[in-house]
Amino acid sequence: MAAVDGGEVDHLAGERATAHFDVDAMKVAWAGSRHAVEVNDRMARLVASDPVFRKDTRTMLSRKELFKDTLKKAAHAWKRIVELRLTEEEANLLRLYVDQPGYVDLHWGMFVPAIKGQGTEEQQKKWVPMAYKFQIIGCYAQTELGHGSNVQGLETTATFDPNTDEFVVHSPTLTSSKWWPGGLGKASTHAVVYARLITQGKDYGIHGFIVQLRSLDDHSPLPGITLGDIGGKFGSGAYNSMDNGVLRFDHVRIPRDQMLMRLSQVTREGKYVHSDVPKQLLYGTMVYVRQTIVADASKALSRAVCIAVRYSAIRKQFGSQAGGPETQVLNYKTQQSRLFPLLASAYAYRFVGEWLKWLYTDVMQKLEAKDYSTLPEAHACTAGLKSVTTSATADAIEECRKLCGGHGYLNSSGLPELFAVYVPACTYEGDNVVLLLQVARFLMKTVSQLASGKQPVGTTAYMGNIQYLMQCKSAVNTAGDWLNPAAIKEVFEARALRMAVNCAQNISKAPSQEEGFSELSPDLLESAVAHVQLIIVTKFFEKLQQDIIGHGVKEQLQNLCNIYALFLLHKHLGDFLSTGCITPKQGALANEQLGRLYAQVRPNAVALVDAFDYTDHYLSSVLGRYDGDVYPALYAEAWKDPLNETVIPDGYQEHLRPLLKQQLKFSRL
Ligand SMILES: CCCCCCCCCCCCCCCCCCCCC/C=C/C(=O)SCCNC(=O)CCNC(=O)[C@H](O)C(C)(C)COP(=O)(O)OP(=O)(O)OC[C@H]1O[C@@H](n2cnc3c(N)ncnc32)[C@H](O)[C@@H]1OP(=O)(O)O
Ligand SMILES: Cc1cc2nc3c(=O)[nH]c(=O)nc-3n(C[C@H](O)[C@H](O)[C@H](O)COP(=O)(O)OP(=O)(O)OC[C@H]3O[C@@H](n4cnc5c(N)ncnc54)[C@H](O)[C@@H]3O)c2cc1C
Repeated sequence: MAAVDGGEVDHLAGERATAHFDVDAMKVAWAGSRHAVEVNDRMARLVASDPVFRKDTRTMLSRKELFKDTLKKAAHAWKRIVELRLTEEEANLLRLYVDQPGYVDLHWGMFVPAIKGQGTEEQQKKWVPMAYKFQIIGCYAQTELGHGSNVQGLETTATFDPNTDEFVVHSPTLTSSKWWPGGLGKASTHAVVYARLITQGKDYGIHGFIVQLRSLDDHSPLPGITLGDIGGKFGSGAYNSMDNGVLRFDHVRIPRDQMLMRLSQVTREGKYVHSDVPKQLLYGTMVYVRQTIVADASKALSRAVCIAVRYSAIRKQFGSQAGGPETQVLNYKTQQSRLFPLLASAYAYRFVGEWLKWLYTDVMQKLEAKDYSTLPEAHACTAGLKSVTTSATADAIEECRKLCGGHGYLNSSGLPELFAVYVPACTYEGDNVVLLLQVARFLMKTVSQLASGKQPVGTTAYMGNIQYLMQCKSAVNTAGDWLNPAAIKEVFEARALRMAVNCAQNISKAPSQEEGFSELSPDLLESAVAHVQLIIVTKFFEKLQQDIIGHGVKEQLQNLCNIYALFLLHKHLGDFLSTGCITPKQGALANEQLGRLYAQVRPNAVALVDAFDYTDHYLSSVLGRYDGDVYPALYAEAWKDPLNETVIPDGYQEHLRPLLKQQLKFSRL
């Protein structure tokens, strides 16, 4: 089904006619199943057809108007969810297509998962039903003014008082103020607060506590609690719909049973007891969210690419001979070499996100059975993939803006707001550099265990092939040889392993492991990126092994997979050359093959973005309209700006007229 919201003429029909594959079948490959296509489509249309979910004037609203609009949309969404008895899958998609960050994200995305992951069964029974009915609204209050990345450095205290069987939650310094939690500023009634647990005079480090913040009667802050919003953020609209907040405690008392006690407990007498589970499970909510952020990266990236591809097919510049038509900018090789790798990345992230969801579910099942062996790999994969996909997506959205020329800079292109709302993903849920260093730590540990004969498993299994990978030389001889998945995988594995081993060897020369790690950290980052890129390439190849149905679909995905891999090879040529994985000649052949692949994608480009199945409402871009009728839409959009409400601007009488009528002159004139 086409995703037009109302257009009459299809200006992109010619582009759609050149596609060599079945777009409906590609929609299934993209969404994961026919069922997923159907539900996505239904929820997207439900949102697009509801006037409450309009967002075309969002960037023109004041902060207060925007926040109120968010409250309205969230309440209306919930009403529709209940009225229509939507399933959890449908409700999540409804939230996606409403497309406005708000307190519900933290309530469902972090508060509820934190209680489910770290609360005892009894605690879950008490709190989860209230949260599910929205009798309480919760947020995730971890970060402080002075401490974000370093969770162990948090300062808020929760001191057990055995006399009253309570914890006293306190912010001892300005820097211990909770700072950033979404939904905290104005909406939440409760929070999961991370604080240092102190009992019997001893500090047991960071633990989670459920704390009520606001009255359930009139929403005013409870005694001892100072609350507010931390202020406007980057861009118009965008993340300003979220009430990221500040919170201070002045000796606030909570019952002992509001400490989340699945991982460790404090007894009535104040004795600290730790269960036999790894203490890292305290970070479980972050692992869960990092995994969802990877899936979201493909959404944001595909959205930007959809806008840029459609507009590039409409936009014409130069090339006209004797008054003939100008050239579609999509035909320029430079435009293709900038845009098609991003299109390929969107598909790559979609499939690796799918795989990561599987990995996460698998690890959770193992944890239930008290098998904690895959936890380090789950941490490394979620941290690494979150980092690589969000950084690349943020850069790609900005590149798409440039690919749309001047019009890409207009709010009505949808790209500035998309960038502004997306870019904090590089920071929240773990700064990308900090997370990549966690991956590097995991890699260094794996390399060090190779010597003892321990066989690495999962995504590091390739390291077990160390004898071969450290000395192999690519056999690629022609550009076409780069279409062989084995040839690509081999050089990506060799590059990742050699970079990791080089780092490990250099660290071992340092006075201490810690000093070596710190000194080598820029190289370690690159090593972690190489490992994560290998995972993404491998999972794309594995996807191609699955049963992919529909005329021409597999061929298109093969092209995109090769583009993704060879584009990375070209971009990181220095890594592949300096580690001796390929020769300069082989690098040049990869680039030659890349050019051929771009030519194959060109006639399919518009259809490949149609397969994302986005409505015009979701894209919210005059440049990315399904019907391609860009110019009338751009023209009409300009007149909606509040500045055009009057012909003569406000301020003319006070400031422009006196200036124009002034008698004062520059003395030199
Ligand atoms: C019926 C229902 C209907 C529902 C309808 C509703 C409709 C609406 C639905 C809406 C749903 C929306 C969902 C949206 C999703 C959410 C949106 C997201 C919005 C984002 C908001 C942002 C939130 C935040 O930012 S929260 C704060 C995040 N903070 C961080 O990430 C901090 C980063 N820092 C750290 O994680 C740590 O400090 C770290 C890891 C850097 C260092 O920790 P450390 O303790 O100092 O550890 P270290 O010494 O380095 O390592 C020790 C050891 O531990 C291992 N380790 C570390 N972390 C983990 C981990 N997470 N898991 C496992 N293991 C870990 C580490 O590897 C070391 O191991 P060894 O080397 O073996 O010792
Ligand atoms: C939009 C948004 C929403 C958020 N929502 C929430 C929320 O709901 N709940 C919540 O608790 N928090 C939230 N946060 C906070 C967020 O999790 C933190 O900002 C994030 O974890 C980064 O921490 P930081 O701000 O301390 O950065 P810092 O750690 O201060 O980073 C500053 C710089 O130092 C570098 N750096 C830091 N440590 C190292 C190191 N060890 N080695 C090398 N370089 C390093 C970083 O790479 C970065 O360049 C949110 C943040 C944003 C922007």
